[in-house]
Amino acid sequence: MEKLKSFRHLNNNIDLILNEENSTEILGAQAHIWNQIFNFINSMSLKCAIQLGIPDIINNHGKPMTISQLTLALPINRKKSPCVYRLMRILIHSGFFALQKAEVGEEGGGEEEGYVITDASKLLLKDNPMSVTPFLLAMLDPVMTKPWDFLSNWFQNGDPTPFDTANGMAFWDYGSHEPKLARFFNDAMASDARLVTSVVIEKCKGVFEGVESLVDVGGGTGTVASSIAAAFPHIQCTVFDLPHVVADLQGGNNLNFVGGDMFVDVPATEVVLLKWILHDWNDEESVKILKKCKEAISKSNKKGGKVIIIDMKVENEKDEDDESYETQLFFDMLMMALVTGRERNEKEWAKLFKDAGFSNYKITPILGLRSLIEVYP
Ligand SMILES: C[S@@+](CC[C@H](N)C(=O)[O-])C[C@H]1O[C@@H](n2cnc3c(N)ncnc32)[C@H](O)[C@@H]1O
Repeated sequence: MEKLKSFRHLNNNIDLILNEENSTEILGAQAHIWNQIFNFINSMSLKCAIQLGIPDIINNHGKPMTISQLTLALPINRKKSPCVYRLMRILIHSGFFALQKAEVGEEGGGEEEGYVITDASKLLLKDNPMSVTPFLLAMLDPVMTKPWDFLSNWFQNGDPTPFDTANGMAFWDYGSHEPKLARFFNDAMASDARLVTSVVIEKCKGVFEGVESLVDVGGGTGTVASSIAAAFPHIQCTVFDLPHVVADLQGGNNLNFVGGDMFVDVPATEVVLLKWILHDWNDEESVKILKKCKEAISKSNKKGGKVIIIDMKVENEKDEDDESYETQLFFDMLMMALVTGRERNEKEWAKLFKDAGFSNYKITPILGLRSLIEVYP
């Protein structure tokens, strides 16, 4: 009887909210929610394609690859063959593959459609020095996705980050406990560094003109600094990072590695590079890092020193196309889930520079979603 009552009550409520006029809106709202619920299927399908080596297999085929050719070339259980077409269909929809006419020969029956790679999947090929594959594998590793399950717990507890809640320690400490993740992460940073450095050296040579010394603070395994050292032999380059990151790394002519903590001291230098550093830290921590960089510049006793930052400048929603703005918001949420950082708009950047005692800055938006920001003492 009670059950019947509550069912009637529910039905009455539905009658109240669903009528002829608003049913289209309500069904549209339901479709929108479904789309948002299943957003993760795009990333997980892409991860699966990378793990099966699909972009490389199609690229190595050298011409449009039919579904039967692809299925045969894949390292899969044959019973799963009919599912390959479904995986490829969603990856075509998300822009990673396209279909073109393929010649399949007499016995194949003439002409059929075959898969080809796109600009996006070119950037996922194993041998592409700028491959985004290490970044994808690092970001979609279960250790990195687990914190998302703890986001609401974290809002209610006293932990510094959802990563701490999920994994029991801070993100920066995890690397020294889990070498596999540290390797994934460092490879991810290195492949991004190759892409960014080639653009900076190509489009912003002037930034390094007349510079004699540069310290890449949080420079990881040295990909950026070694490219700068090679392109500008007159610059003495130092990679400064946590001791366990630089422990086994060897320098060269105008490149050396120094272990330390940027919150304690940064080696004396004319120019400090901070690529993908300040977005890892909250405002208070970022001001501390910037103050240490300013001290390092004044210790060098050279005029014209500066900090070069490579990071995002979040745009106003109305200025940006939908996907770019959404990606910047994804990065901001990522910084909240993994570390104590955030992505910043111009006003927020300007406040950081002022609070750290810098006098001026210049933003050059040459790096897609990121910018090159020069900050002057
Ligand atoms: C997001 S990664 C960026 C790496 C590199 N700059 C790049 O963009 O390829 C951040 C780097 O900061 C380093 N790091 C974290 N805490 C640090 C500290 N207290 N002192 C020096 N480096 C630190 C990490 O080890 C890591 O290499």
